[in-house]
Amino acid sequence: MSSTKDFVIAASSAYPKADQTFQYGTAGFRMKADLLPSVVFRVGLLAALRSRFKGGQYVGVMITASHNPPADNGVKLVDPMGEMLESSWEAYGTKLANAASDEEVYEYYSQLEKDFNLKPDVQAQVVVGCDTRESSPALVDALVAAVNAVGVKPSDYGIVTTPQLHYFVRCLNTQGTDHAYGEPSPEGYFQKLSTAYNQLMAGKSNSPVTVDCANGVGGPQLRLLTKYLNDSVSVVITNDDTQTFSKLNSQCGADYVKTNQRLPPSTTAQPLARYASLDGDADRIVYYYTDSSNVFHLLDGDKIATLAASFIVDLVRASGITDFKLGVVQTAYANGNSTKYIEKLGLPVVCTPTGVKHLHHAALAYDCGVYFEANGHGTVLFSTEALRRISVHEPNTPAEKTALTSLQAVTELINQTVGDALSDLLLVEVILAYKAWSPDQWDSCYTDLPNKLEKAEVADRNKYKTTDAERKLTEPEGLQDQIDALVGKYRSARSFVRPSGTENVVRVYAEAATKGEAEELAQKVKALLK
Ligand SMILES: CC(=O)N[C@H]1[C@@H](OP(=O)(O)O)O[C@H](CO)[C@@H](O)[C@@H]1O
Ligand SMILES: [Mg+2]
Repeated sequence: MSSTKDFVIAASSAYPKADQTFQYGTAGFRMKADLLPSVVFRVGLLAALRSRFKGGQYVGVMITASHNPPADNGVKLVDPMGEMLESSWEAYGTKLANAASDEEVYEYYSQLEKDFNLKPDVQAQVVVGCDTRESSPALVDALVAAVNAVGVKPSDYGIVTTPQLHYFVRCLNTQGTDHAYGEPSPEGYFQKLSTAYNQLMAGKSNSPVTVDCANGVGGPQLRLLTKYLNDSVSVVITNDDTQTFSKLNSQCGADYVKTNQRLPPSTTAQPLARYASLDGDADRIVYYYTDSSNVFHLLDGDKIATLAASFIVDLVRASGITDFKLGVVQTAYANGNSTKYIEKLGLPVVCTPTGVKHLHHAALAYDCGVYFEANGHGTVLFSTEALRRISVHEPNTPAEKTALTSLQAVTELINQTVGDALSDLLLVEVILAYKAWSPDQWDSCYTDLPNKLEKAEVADRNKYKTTDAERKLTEPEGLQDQIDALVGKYRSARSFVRPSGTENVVRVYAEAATKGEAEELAQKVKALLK
């Protein structure tokens, strides 16, 4: 009779490893899709181990390369409550992915079984989802082959957004408990979001919003979602061709708009109308508009964070709830003026290293933690205790009752597992309708400092070491002093350099009083890296 060992080795041999070193980074493994089959196979084994380690709870596997080009793909694990994989396990993923032979793959797998004392009677449960890329179905097959080899039948959600998969995982693991998150199905997801949205928007309306879906999975999913929404806002969907694979993230999408700070070329913007762009797996969203002089204005993750934070603080106060701690979490890429604005609102604001897991973790310290990366990836977390207080709070006046009902709906509208472009879209639409704000009114809360993000190819990005939430370099020695000297020459300037966690590059960020100065500073700092 064949053993697990035989099964794993035989199955693994169908997915030979490319001659390459792999690393589980900020977004899992991400690279050219043709290098990935062996990696995904091995991630499947890791997912099964992780599930057993978690007592047989469901663990998710998402196959996507988000905003990256069509030829790329990637894979990452989702932990039981819908969070990113716990950091300490990333190294096991890296080691499995780099095992030199099929035998070594099995040896390391069984080593982890022993190290974590995983009992054979705890059955693993794995769910998988993927984005719309041409390479995705074959990678799902590799994942299924791995999980099957260790005797597990995974559930395949097919083509879904990354945040949907996070939502499903949390729903599956909380079913039947007092903190059940929802129905673990696309239908359940749409129901949950739309019920909250329709309640919040009852009697309200706003002008149409146009959503560029990056020709990715957000398009079809948003189309489905809109069927559940009342007609308070008409959602116009663009760039939703998922059949022409080469169009994914090409000249459109959140990353294009944020990086280039311009409209997708396919968009002819009506002045003061609202536009939004999602990224390829719909976990990021940015808004933008053109003013009456046709000048483009970006409303990025920082603007969404400040909008959400001020709205929620107002609702909490208006509900009569006191001693409620709301904080905002940002990264070094947050615009300096957004940070000042949050401080002026009297709210605590903290800075963490790049990568959602860091922000998410820091946001858990508050009753309500609002976290966003400037590029539009973020969400709002309510602590269990905060949710309990909101649910038992007794309003003293009809006005308090109204605010409290809205606050409760907001907690349902937000996908609290991870940043979710569709949920964030609905949240922004609700807030703008409540405030009766046009995009320029929203924009006028504070003025972004002009900024520039550059990337530099370097021989070895691992030579760059940072401290202070990545805002300062400790290595290579002396480089930070040179950066500081340059920054000192510009007005309202700030600049930092950090190694990317997802690409083999070093990123350079600069902001200054004028666009010209920000761009010049970025170029000069970049030149230091040569
Ligand atoms: C400047 C920037 O946008 N960095 C992105 C990018 O990380 P890097 O470590 O900078 O490559 O990809 C991450 C994963 O998607 C995302 O969390 C992060 O915000
Ligand atoms: Mg993404």
